[in-house]
Amino acid sequence: MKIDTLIGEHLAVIEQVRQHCIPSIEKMVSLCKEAVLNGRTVFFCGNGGSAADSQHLAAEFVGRFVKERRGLAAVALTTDTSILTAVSNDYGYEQMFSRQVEALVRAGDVLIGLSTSGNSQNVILAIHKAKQLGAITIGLSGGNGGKMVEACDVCITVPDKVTARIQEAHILIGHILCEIMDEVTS
Ligand SMILES: O=C(CO)[C@@H](O)[C@H](O)[C@H](O)[C@H](O)COP(=O)(O)O
Ligand SMILES: [Zn+2]
Repeated sequence: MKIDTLIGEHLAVIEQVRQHCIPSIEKMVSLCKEAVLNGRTVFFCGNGGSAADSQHLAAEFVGRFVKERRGLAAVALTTDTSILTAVSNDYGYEQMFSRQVEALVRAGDVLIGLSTSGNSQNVILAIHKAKQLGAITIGLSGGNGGKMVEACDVCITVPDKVTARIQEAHILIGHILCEIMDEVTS
């Protein structure tokens, strides 16, 4: 039955993450940990479902995940429709995140870009701009990682081709990050 097949595909992708992605997840966690303990901010961006994931994860930093702890500085660059429409309208859709990075990101901050293809140009330009400004750049991607592999300091590539399955793995990885951030900041 289709439902059983889809659950099986999900589990297979998560097993691939377990086998291949733990070292890069560890790097992401330790970079975020260091940045947050130094009073820096973690920024998130992505399109579609990855925009939703960006907001979801930023909310868990600022609010809480499981434990009671102080609020952690995080911003999703996907939420302000005035900025998003003005920048897209005046400069082009591809600049919608990089312009916000230019305005808000400082050296030592972290930018986490989420893209299942690893190739969304607005995310790639944001990563380039963040790097130029001295921020740490982390990619959550899929497939072969796309352009994110070259662009990011750390790229966590979920080795699958199906967007939905990759997104499901991304939110698991994001929750792992939140759970460990709970430990270090409580
Ligand atoms: O959520 C989904 C599919 O599950 C879609 O909204 C998906 O995020 C969009 O098609 C995105 O534009 C895909 O972009 P990306 O992951 O390749 O960067
Ligand atoms: Zn989706």
